[in-house]
Amino acid sequence: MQLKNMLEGLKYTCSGSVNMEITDIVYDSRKVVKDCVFVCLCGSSVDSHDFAQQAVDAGAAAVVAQRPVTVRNAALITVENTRYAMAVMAAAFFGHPADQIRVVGITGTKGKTTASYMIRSILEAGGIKTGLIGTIGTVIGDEVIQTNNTTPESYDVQRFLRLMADSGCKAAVIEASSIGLKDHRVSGFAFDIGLFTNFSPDHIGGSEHKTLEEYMQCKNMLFKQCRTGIINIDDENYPGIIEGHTCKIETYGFSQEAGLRACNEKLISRPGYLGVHFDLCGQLDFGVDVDIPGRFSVYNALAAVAVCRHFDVTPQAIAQGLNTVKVKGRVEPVKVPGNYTLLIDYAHNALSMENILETLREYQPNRLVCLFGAGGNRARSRRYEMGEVSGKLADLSVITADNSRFEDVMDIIEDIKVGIAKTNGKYVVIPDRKEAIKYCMENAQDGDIVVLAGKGHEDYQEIQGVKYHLDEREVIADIIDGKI
Ligand SMILES: CC(=O)N[C@H]1[C@@H](OP(=O)(O)OP(=O)(O)OC[C@H]2O[C@@H](n3ccc(=O)[nH]c3=O)[C@H](O)[C@@H]2O)O[C@H](CO)[C@@H](O)[C@@H]1O[C@H](C)C(=O)N[C@@H](C)C(=O)N[C@H](CCC(=O)O)C(=O)O
Ligand SMILES: Nc1ncnc2c1ncn2[C@@H]1O[C@H](COP(=O)(O)OP(=O)(O)OP(=O)(O)O)[C@@H](O)[C@H]1O
Repeated sequence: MQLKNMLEGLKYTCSGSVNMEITDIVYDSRKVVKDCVFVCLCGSSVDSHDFAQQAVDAGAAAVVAQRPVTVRNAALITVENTRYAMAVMAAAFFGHPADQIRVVGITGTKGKTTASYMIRSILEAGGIKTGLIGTIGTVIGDEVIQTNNTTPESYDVQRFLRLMADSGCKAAVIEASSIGLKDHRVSGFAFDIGLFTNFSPDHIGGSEHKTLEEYMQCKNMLFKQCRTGIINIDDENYPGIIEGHTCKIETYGFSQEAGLRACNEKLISRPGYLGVHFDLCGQLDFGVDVDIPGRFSVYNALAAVAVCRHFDVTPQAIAQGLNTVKVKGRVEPVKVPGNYTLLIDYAHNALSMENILETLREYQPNRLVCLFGAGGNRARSRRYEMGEVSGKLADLSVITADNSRFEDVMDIIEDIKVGIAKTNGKYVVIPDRKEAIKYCMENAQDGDIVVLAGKGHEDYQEIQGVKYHLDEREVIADIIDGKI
């Protein structure tokens, strides 16, 4: 593709010619291919403007920069923001795939992954092939492509949308994380629908957001970039989320003011099964069962229905989609011998943990046991809060390791204990996660609900920069088989 065509719609200055054929867009100097354009990005640890000449020497024909750099033997394009520029260029390079499929973006502190799977489940039940980009990876048909980030870099977002369009998808659902929005990973196109699930303090500190205000402002960006915004009106933060919106707004929630409402919520519990039933009221009027327990499942389901009613799907498809949805590691039941329930869940902050524990308590277990740890090199406040929540809401907390990253697991556990000490909660400390799971299974009593919180879909544990394989489903099977 001609470089000048890629730059259409962008403000830039250029030294050298933009009349040249470009083979690819590359944002990592180690992956340069001949005659590509290299985009310099300021990352958390590296500013790749420093690699501009190296990229040219390796074959790049042009460089896009946002600060002065000197390059020899290549065109130099200077823009205000290279991340935004890359998004616009990638959309053009991949032939504007978002014009060919309807794209739904989801933002919110919790529920993005679950709601995205629910939307896909409903649309596919209605015969609409739907792609997904999110925390669990990118899903196109039966293929799951692993990605590092909830919202990948814009180049990858556009590449995946192109693959989706070419493989017959008519819709795509993208989890638009606040960092993803801030870093322009989903810039360069308009979403058909933007969905807001909920907002609470998270992702503040470390290499994430500087302040709560910044976190909110980033979520707010989605509603300046979609045609219809669908909002959880029960969340008191929604005015800040839609401030300055440019889209049409619709609402959902339990509140009477919501356009699409949930009513007559009922918990469903059978041996080995926890779910929920509710009736849709307002814009739609029929009952649905959701195969994932609790009130937050009602919110996620309601959000999904509020989106899907904009597609050509029947009430039967909506009911079937919600009744069969499975989300890996989101309140996921694992079959075990014995009369207790074992669940794997991704709850890794206080809000999710509070939600999951309160939800499970409503199912009246004999004991509620919560196994969890906390991530290293992330906001420390999370650990105190998680400790306090589990201490308050679980009958027994089993404190263990999560992704310690570059921190000592015992330091993280000490922080968790500070939180738990504010409560009367009983706890045990077992730093080895496999041993901790074994302890939970060996000591489970009839009627207990045991939740393994934190790892969810992940199949690894990150310690000192190394990702060791750890899939909790396999660990459970090995414990049952006596291998652990
Ligand atoms: C802290 C952070 O934002 N890290 C992201 C960053 O990685 P990095 O820090 O390693 O980047 P860097 O090393 O500073 O490099 C900057 C640039 O220089 C380039 N480079 C680097 C070295 C070199 O020799 N040559 C070169 O060109 C890199 O390719 C990159 O483009 O850029 C990578 C590639 O795009 C991301 O995968 C990575 O996300 C990490 C995994 C991460 O944890 N990100 C978090 C903050 C995040 O984005 N989270 C949200 C989810 C939040 C939520 O749940 O709501 C997400 O969407 O995933
Ligand atoms: N609507 C909700 N409100 C509060 N908690 C929720 C909600 N939906 C799910 N949760 C809890 O949060 C966990 C993560 O859910 P999910 O993966 O759907 O959210 P997410 O927004 O994608 O999260 P993350 O950004 O952490 O990946 C679930 O396992 C569940 O415990």
